[in-house]
Amino acid sequence: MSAQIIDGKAIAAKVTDKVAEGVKERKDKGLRAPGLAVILVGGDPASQIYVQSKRRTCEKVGFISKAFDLPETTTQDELLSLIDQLNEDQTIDGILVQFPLPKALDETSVIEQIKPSKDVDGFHPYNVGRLAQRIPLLRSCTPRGMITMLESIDVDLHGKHAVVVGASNIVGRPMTLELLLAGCTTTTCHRFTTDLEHHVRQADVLVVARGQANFIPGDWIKEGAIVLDVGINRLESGKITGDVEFEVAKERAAWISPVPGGVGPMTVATLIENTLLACNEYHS
Ligand SMILES: NC(=O)C1=CN([C@@H]2O[C@H](COP(=O)(O)OP(=O)(O)OC[C@H]3O[C@@H](n4cnc5c(N)ncnc54)[C@H](OP(=O)(O)O)[C@@H]3O)[C@@H](O)[C@H]2O)C=CC1
Ligand SMILES: Nc1nc(=O)c2c([nH]1)NC[C@@H]1CN(c3ccc(C(=O)N[C@@H](CCC(=O)O)C(=O)O)cc3)C=[N+]21
Repeated sequence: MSAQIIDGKAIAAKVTDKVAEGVKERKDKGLRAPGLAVILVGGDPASQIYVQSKRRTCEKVGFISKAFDLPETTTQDELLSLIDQLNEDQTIDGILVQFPLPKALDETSVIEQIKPSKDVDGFHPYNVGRLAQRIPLLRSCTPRGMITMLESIDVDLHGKHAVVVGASNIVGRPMTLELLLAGCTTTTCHRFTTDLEHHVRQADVLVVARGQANFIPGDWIKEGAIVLDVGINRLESGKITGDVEFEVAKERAAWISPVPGGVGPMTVATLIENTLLACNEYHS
């Protein structure tokens, strides 16, 4: 049987509609609109596309979006002092610094400079630590977006074996924490994992965040599994594809998210959701 598709684009549209309602409620009460600062350093073409999409969504829901396009030659001190200024700015609820940064800049200290209440990416060690201790506040957008996808298909996650392929700070690791919080038994795979196939075959819920097209052969998927594909890989043809061999996997899975139109749009929607939350809970 062919899997049902988890339509990230449609779920994301629902999330952003709800945020737009939340913004309208604030405006009706005479409160200011939420503000998001999006900082892009250098001219990486993929980053430019993502940043544009974030800014467009901000405007659609009625946020104030402030764009900071800084040159490739920006120094660490200049970037940190812009963040300091935005940390103090009463009209800004969220600060997003698009990654990757040019090589001369240190991502860790940039993340740590952002006030945790404005860390709408959910990358700050304070926010990741809150999630690790089961008291989440602002949650990393891609993992949190995937939990919203799982909620939308109404599956009981308690006791399910979830396998996450990839252990990066921004996707794999926080996704393992999210799934643990949701009641799954979790396995995290990374470059030192031996016998990846064995682990993937056990997965009731499989999340793949590796960054290599067709990294997971479709016949590894457990019958009836739920598959979330985070990978964004641009093929020579210009088409984008995920990390899972989709056409074969969809014949085994019960649910599967496509690329494009799966996890990607949920990342942006969750960023918008986090910004409204930061505005309502911390800065009003
Ligand atoms: N849809 C969306 O919204 C988003 C999509 N992405 C996409 O997701 C993908 C992953 O992104 P990101 O997490 O940032 O990437 P990273 O490159 O930071 O992480 C890749 C992970 O894969 C692991 N890995 C490497 N080799 C193997 C192996 N042989 N077996 C198992 N695991 C392995 C690495 O392990 P180790 O930790 O040991 O190095 C690492 O944890 C990319 O395609 C990216 O473009 C990313 C963010 C958001
Ligand atoms: N500070 C920071 N926060 C991030 O959240 C962040 C980042 N840096 N750096 C890069 C990664 C990647 N990322 C994506 C977001 C949306 C799509 C997305 O919407 N993709 C569309 C397709 C877009 C296309 O066609 O290229 C889709 O999957 O349907 C993809 C990838 C956020 N990231």
